[in-house]
Amino acid sequence: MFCPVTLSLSLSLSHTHTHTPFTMSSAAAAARSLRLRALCAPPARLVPLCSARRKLNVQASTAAGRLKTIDDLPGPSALTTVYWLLLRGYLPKTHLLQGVHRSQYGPIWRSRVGPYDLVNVASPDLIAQVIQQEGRYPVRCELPHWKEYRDLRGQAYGLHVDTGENWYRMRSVLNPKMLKSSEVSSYAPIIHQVVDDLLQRLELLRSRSVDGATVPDLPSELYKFGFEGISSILFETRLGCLKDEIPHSTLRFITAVNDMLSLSQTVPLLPRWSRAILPLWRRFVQAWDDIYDVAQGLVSRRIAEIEARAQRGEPTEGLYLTHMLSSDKLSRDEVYITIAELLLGGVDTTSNTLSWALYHLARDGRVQDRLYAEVKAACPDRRPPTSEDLSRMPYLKAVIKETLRLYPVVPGNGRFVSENEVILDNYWFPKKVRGAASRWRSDASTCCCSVVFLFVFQTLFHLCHYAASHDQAEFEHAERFIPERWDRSQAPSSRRDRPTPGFYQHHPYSFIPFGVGVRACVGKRVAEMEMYFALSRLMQHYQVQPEDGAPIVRPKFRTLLIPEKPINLRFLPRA
Ligand code: HEM
Repeated sequence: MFCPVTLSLSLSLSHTHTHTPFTMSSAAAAARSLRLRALCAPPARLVPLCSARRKLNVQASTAAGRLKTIDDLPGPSALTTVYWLLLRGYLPKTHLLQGVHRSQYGPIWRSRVGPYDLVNVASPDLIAQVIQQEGRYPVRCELPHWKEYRDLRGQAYGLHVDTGENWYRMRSVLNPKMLKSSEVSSYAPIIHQVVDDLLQRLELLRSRSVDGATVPDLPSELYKFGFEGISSILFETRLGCLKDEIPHSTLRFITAVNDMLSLSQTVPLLPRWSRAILPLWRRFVQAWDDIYDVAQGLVSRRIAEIEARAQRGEPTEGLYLTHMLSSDKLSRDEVYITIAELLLGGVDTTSNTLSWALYHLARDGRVQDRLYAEVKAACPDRRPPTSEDLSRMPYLKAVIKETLRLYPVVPGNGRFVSENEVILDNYWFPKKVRGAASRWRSDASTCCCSVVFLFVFQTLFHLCHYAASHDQAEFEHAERFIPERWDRSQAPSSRRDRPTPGFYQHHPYSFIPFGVGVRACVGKRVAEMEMYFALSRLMQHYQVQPEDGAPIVRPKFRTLLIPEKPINLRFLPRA
């Protein structure tokens, strides 16, 4: 879920072209535009074939009757982007730049940022068109620095880095245990134990606060909840992250993840020679070593327990890790890296979403009262909800959806489309092309020379789903927190057969916080269950309020969309 496309928009200000379609010298860069035009001009027969195959509403309407190419796209120059990021201050809020550029250039534009040459798409219809053409084994983005680290240590690539059939094989092991509702429901008891710990932890923090009610820096507490939640599922055991004394390995992991994520923004932009001078690459490697070490340690500990049980003749069936280990489709190395990546993907995401949800509930008594009433009716006497109870809590789900609409933790996604040509509206993008091209240079005398370049060209699409989910045309009062918009039972259309576009209805691709298609988030169901259980039980026990004079908190982009400042909330016990 870490999308360097979005990362790059915030930090790639100057860099050699490690990632551009062509691997070539700077002299060659000058000739790029010309060659691209030649490369991209679609053969006339391709157009009807592609459009028929994909059943897309493609209109080839350029004057010449040909589709346009990447070079015809509008968009900011590299310098203009620097201006927006640095002088206009959009560096920590690149998610907002999506909307700014969409209003300047329309729903599709090109931007060249550092090493990236992007085709940005910011309307639900265009996003849908990219996804429909993404091919059998979609690639989000290349993560060359992650890959380099894995090569350095001889590790397996893992979900984020791997592609093609290898990636597909890993997903085929994980999907059934992660995305099937019946399987995910079996994690309910252990998640409830983790929520019990969270409630105890909040009680402790309240009792320590000056006013006996405030929990300072809620996101960092929810981070521990997220870590404990996902590890309890993966390792089928409790780590104790919500205790006062956090295990050393947990602290090490948390620090390493923070380092790795922030260094992931800069490391790919630095030339290799700088590694001898700057410590950043070394720190990046160290951070990954720590993440891997912790994951490997936890897995090994669990394996030893399982083996001991087997020797005693006790049953060994477990939830997640046991399933992965018993599958003969994954090597031990792949298990280690998969566990590391699931831990990595499963912590900040749920914790930040929960923080934002509580932030809004605290500020909107009406929404909080309605949510509490729903939870109380479905689960009287503070009974912890079961998975079945959740189906009677549409407003709870609406609150989470509305939170993810306003604050999609991953505000932009990427797709390298390399298997097929792609057609978006009137534009044609070639499939991955490897080859050589030559440029002729002639001088005043008659002698000429040919320079041959090797290149690989593939189009990197940046799916601007922050802009899509904040689009006023799709979501009326788009900047306001209105969970009711997800309540279809309230939709006028369902009563009077008169749809209200923009409020109760929206394009399905205008809201894709978990991504979409076969490469979409593998942790979606687990994340939803954790958030539903935690939020409903917090409502059963507490009324949340902002501190007196609490400031408005806005999101900032730091690899993920996170609160720009700590969120402190008052938790008042319900009678
Ligand atoms: C609010 C919670 C979460 C959000 C909003 C979220 C969002 C995303 C997004 C947008 C993607 C990219 C999907 C795509 O390319 O189409 C993704 C991928 C991924 N997520 Fe999540 N995620 C969440 C929770 C989790 C959890 C709990 C886990 C672990 C259990 C997890 C693990 C992953 C992994 C491993 C991938 C990469 C999948 C692949 O490339 O095959 N995520 N997530």
